[in-house]
Formats: sequence, structure tokens, C-alpha cells
Amino acid sequence: MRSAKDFFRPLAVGAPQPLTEIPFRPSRMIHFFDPGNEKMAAKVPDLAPRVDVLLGNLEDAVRADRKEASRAGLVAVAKATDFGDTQLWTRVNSLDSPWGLDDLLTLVTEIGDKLDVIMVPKVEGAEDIHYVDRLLAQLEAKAGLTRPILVHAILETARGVANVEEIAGASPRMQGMSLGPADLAASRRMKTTRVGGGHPGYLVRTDPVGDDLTAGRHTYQQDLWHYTIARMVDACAAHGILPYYGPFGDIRDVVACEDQFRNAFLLGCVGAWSLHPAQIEIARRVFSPSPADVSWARKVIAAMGDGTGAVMIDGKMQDDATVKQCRVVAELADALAAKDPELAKAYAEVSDD
Ligand SMILES: CC(C)(COP(=O)(O)OP(=O)(O)OC[C@H]1O[C@@H](n2cnc3c(N)ncnc32)[C@H](O)[C@@H]1OP(=O)(O)O)[C@@H](O)C(=O)NCCC(=O)NCCSC(=O)C[C@](C)(O)C(=O)O
Ligand SMILES: [Mg+2]
Repeated sequence: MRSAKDFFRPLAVGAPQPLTEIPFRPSRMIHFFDPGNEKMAAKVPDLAPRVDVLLGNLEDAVRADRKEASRAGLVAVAKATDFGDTQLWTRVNSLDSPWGLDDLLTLVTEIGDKLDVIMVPKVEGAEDIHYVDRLLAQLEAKAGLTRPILVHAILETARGVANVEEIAGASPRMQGMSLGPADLAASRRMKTTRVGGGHPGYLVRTDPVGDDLTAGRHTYQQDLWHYTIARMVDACAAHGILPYYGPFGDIRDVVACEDQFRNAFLLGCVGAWSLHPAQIEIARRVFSPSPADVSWARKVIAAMGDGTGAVMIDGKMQDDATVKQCRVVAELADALAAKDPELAKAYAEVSDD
């Protein structure tokens, strides 16, 4: 195990200094596109101002015979596009695949100055992050990069979930984590065939009334992902990194997508993936606190003065702990408003009330 004193030393001569804190940058939607798909790649300049993160996906959903084309497409798109303050991420192929190594070698040396975060799929434990950590340091030194590329792990194997805390703390590069519900379901031998979301068979039923076991009994669908998201949120919060929901595969069902995203938002996630342009606005709506919640949070913060003691506002007790919750909402609103002029206006209007 590395000494805590060595943790923030570069892992290769000439590599940039690791960050001591992960900066919070709005990332409500991580928008996936296949850079080898000409139609999708052509939409990137228009999409860039509409999303917080654009992610060139090289892994699953890209056919094996299109892997090299997608990698080359990402290099071309990154070089040709001015992303403004929108982040550029990539999801590379898994470390055991025929393409993962070349993805890292090519992308860091060719477009490392444009890449903010590399998403690593199917992370099983800290050893996977340590491997990427050292390799990235070597490549950053070779490419002459001056800021470290951050790493995002997908939680999509049973072993990854079992090791979630050690993954979150494996490197100062760790930026965050996303749930990968499809691979995780397969890894766990769950019996779903969907990408995220609920299942009508996963339910609880009210007790029978009398002897009739069928009449008058209500069922309530349960959230298949609650346990994993909650574990991921705790691991991320404990290590100062950011948790994300992940993908929702039923593109047509914008209603259930919004519900799934909102559950994740309320539990502590900062964003989700958008797989289709239709999901971008859903993520923006869900992962931006409502103006009413921001107004309430500011009211509590103002009433609480130095943040200690107890006061009553509209019949509800407020104290040191509620003011901390309100600061979470108000600080998120401030960070989002700095990037999103529409939100800035909506949040300013409620504070004028
Ligand atoms: C679902 C698909 C096939 C439907 O694509 P489509 O063309 O059939 O849909 P459409 O509604 O007809 O598309 C309308 C227009 O939007 C475009 N379009 C469509 N999508 C995008 C996009 N993302 N970005 C930019 N443009 C997009 C599309 O090209 C078309 O353009 P056009 O009007 O000019 O003809 C398509 O949206 C797609 O390929 N999306 C990305 C899929 C993806 O990245 N999957 C992997 C992430 S999920 C995952 O890996 C799981 C995980 C975490 O690993 C695990 O749980 O284990
Ligand atoms: Mg996957």
C-alpha cells in the first residue's frame, strides 16, 4: 500500500501533479455518442452547448469491426471541435479487451489536452484503477500534458460493487462512478433483460383480507437499484468524488426515465447518462434543483444566521443539520447557475420574491 504522503506524487517523471480535490463541474447529463457514426459525430458541435458532458463511447454499443473507426472518429471530433466549457469524456474499452490499451495510448497522446475524464468500464477492484493510474501518468508525461486526466469507474460487476469503497479511494484521479445496470444484472445473474429501470415482477403485496388471497390486495413495484446506488453514493461521498446514475435504455419511456433519474438525484447522484437526444432535457430538469427548493433553502440559510441553534419556519423546525441540507441545494444551484443562464434567471427570480 502506498504511504499517504506519496499519494499526491506524480506516478511518472514529468507527469502533472495529481489534484488534491475533485473540482465540482456541472455534469447533469453525460451525453453518449459513437464517434465512428458519422451522423452522430456531425451533431457534436450543435450538442456541445446543450449538454454538460459529451462522451465519445468506444466500448459496448460499438461493433467489434467499428472499434478502430470509433477511436479515430473521436480523435478527429476532439481536434475539430471547440467544446467551450462543456467537458469531453470518453469511455474506453475494458482493460481485458483487445482494444483497451490502444484506446488509452492513442487518446492520451493525440487528444489528451482536450480530454477531461476517461471512463473505465467493468472495474473490479482497486488494482484496475492502479493500472490505469500509472499508465496515464506515463502517457501524460510523454504527451507533455500539464493537467491530469481524471478517471471515472463504471460499477457493473458484482465484484466491483463488493469493492466499491476501495475503488472510490484508489487514486487521486478518481472523479466519480456510474452505475452500469445492464452488465451488473448479468454479472449478478439477475433475471432482467433491460438497461436500468424497474421490473413489474419485483414488488411487494399488501396482506390478504380474510381468506381470499386474491381480492383487494395492492402491489407496489420496488426499485431494483436502490441498494447499489446507495452504496455507490456513500463510497463516493466518503472519498470526495461524484456519483452518477448511469443509462436508462427504454428511450421511448421518458416518464419512467425521469422517475429513475429523480430517485438517483434525491439519493445524492449529480447526473445520469443520456443515450439519445430525447434524454438530455430530462436530465437537465431532474438534476437541477427546482426554483422552489432553492428559494426554500436560501430562506432557511438566511434565517439560521451562523448556522447553529433552532428556529421555526412555516411550522417546520430548522437546526444545524437542516441548514447543511439547505446549503447542499443552494450551493448546487449556484454552481449550475454559473453555467446555465436560464437557471440563473429562474433562481434569481425566486430570491427576489
Ligand atoms: C439507441 C440508438 C441506437 C437509437 O438510435 P436511432 O437512430 O434508432 O434513434 P432515432 O430516434 O431514430 O434518432 C434520431 C436522430 O438522433 C440521432 N441520434 C440518436 N442517438 C444519438 C446520440 N446519442 N447522440 C447524437 N445523436 C443521436 C440519430 O442519428 C438520428 O439522427 P437523424 O435525425 O439525423 O437521422 C442511439 O440513440 C444510440 O446508439 N445511442 C447511444 C447508445 C449507447 O451509447 N449505448 C451504450 C451506453 S449504455 C451501456 O453501455 C450499458 C452499461 C452502462 O454498460 C451497462 O449497464 O452495463
Ligand atoms: Mg456495461
